[in-house]
Amino acid sequence: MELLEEHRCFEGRQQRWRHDSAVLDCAMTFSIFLPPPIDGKKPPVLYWLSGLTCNDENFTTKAGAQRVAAELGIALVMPDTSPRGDAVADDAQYDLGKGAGFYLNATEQPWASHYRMYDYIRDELPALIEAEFSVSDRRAISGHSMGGHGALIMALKNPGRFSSVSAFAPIVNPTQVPWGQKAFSHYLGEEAEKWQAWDSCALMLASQAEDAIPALIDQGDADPFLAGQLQPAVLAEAARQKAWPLTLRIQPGYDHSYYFIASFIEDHLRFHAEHLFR
Ligand SMILES: N[C@@H](CCC(=O)N[C@@H](CS)C(=O)NCC(=O)O)C(=O)O
Repeated sequence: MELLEEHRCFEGRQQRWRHDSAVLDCAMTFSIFLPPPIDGKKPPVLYWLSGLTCNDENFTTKAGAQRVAAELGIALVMPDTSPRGDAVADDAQYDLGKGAGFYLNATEQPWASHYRMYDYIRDELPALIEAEFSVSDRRAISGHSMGGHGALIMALKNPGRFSSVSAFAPIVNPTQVPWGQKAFSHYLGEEAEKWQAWDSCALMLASQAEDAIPALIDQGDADPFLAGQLQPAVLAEAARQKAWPLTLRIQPGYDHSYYFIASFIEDHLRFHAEHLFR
């Protein structure tokens, strides 16, 4: 691993690292915020998954999460959103290829050789974080838009792995909306039945009551993608049917940007802290 950047931040450390990912078969960069130690205890980790066009720096530099993470004693890990490098397949449009990995394992070429973000986020990255940094194995997960979809499927597909999950403006039903349908048809093929394993609404409806974990979703009602791409109420209804403890908050006047995330990230950190430190 190579340390690319380090900054003191709210008495903790904000770092940026490059490492070779065996799962993705390319070099990857992630950011991490390490809070100042509280009572000598190893901090739990909140994984943050970003949206389309992002890398590890969008949340790190725009969300303003470090002050409250330092106060609560939560480490933040910000991975990239896709494999990277000249050898990795790409597309000219922003919603496919680099910056648009959709947190799944692609089965179709030319994507299948590198696009395995699900395995990277689920296995390789936490193993690396827990081996290389002084953190505990208590984990929570959150994300925005495509990353909200990523956080929700990670939680739904891996009972017991995360103590809580949250999302900002998540793509909850990718099999039914243009962003998801485009990505899934390229990465997974045209057989729509195979897409269900990567759709949080389908996963929620198939979930077991004993696997439920606390979930919080914030959605701005001035988000231009709300009606066409996001529709969080569909997941809220599935959660109601399965008695999942999911809170959906509609925030008046807020859009899809990091200004929206910055406005509510403190609530999400305090929500995760309640369950991480239980
Ligand atoms: N129309 C936008 C769609 C992409 C977009 O809104 N990306 C969101 C996530 S879905 C984002 O976080 N962008 C980066 C940023 O705001 O820092 C574009 O073409 O860039």
